[in-house]
Amino acid sequence: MGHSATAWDQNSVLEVVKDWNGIDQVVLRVPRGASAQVSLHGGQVVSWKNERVKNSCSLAARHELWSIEMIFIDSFVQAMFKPPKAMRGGIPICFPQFGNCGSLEQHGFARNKMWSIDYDPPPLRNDDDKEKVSVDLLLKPSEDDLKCWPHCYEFRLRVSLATNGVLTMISRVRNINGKPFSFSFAYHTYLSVSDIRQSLPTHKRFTEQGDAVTFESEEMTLHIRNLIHVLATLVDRIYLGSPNVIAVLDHEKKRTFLIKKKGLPDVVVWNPWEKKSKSITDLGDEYKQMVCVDGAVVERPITLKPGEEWTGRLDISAIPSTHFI
Ligand SMILES: O=P(O)(O)OC[C@H]1O[C@H](O)[C@H](O)[C@@H](O)[C@@H]1O
Repeated sequence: MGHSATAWDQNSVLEVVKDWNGIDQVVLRVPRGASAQVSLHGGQVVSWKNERVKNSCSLAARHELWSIEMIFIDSFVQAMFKPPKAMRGGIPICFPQFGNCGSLEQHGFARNKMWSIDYDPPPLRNDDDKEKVSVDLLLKPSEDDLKCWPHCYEFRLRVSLATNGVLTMISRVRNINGKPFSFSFAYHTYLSVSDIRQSLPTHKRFTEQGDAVTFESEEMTLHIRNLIHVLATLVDRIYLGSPNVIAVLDHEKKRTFLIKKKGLPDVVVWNPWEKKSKSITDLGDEYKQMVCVDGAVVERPITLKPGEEWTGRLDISAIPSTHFI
């Protein structure tokens, strides 16, 4: 089958369940308690529950902590979800177009399509051997799809959950066309964070280079407490050619998201903020507790010649932090 759980892991569970619309979702679980859920609608990760606090004394308490959702998705969002439109939240895949800079629908069509489980995926070079459970999904164009984007491709998505709770997404796009094609891409990652508006009244000024976004040599750091200033002024930013490690520091929740990306030069940071009431109708008040930090290819689309393949990888970990500088 198009999924694997390594022999070390007798308690790992990989099962397929139906969502409220009758669409299959693959549930990945590892023994220490982390889990992830991937919908065949859009190949979208719709849940990632991670171990948050170590060495908790009671088993019940541990279970509760492990049940904490790391990505943003709430009951209002779920209730509003009606295919073929993608669910707002989780990690939608934007392909073959990011945003509206092209002739296709916003963010391309991949997030609105039904994917299938890839039962026999070709081997993946450079996938590490860490203990994990994973599922492989596949998207290919239908006859109808070829009318709006006339390019034959195979899009393979592997979603893996490691025992330590790290969520990995590896996308492989192959050109099986007779001519080259180009595309842009994003893992539109909705992170669950503490209320981004909390400190607004007391902070009126924002100097980006001072504290909101810090670029170090190999790492880009977003402080959620300060990110509010970015959001209050510009809700939609693309950082071109950004570092491959992004740390999102949430001071209130004492949690750091560490996002590592490969093959994804750009980063998009987004929250609907004040636009919400005007244009975003499928999102409840919880939009205050989310921020999208996407690993993306925006500025320079990928061009694949016939037979070529592109790989874009994202690893996300959620690390409890007791101390922030
Ligand atoms: O509403 P959606 O199509 O899901 O897009 C949500 C947002 O995605 C990205 O962050 C874009 O940069 C935004 O401009 C867009 O508003």
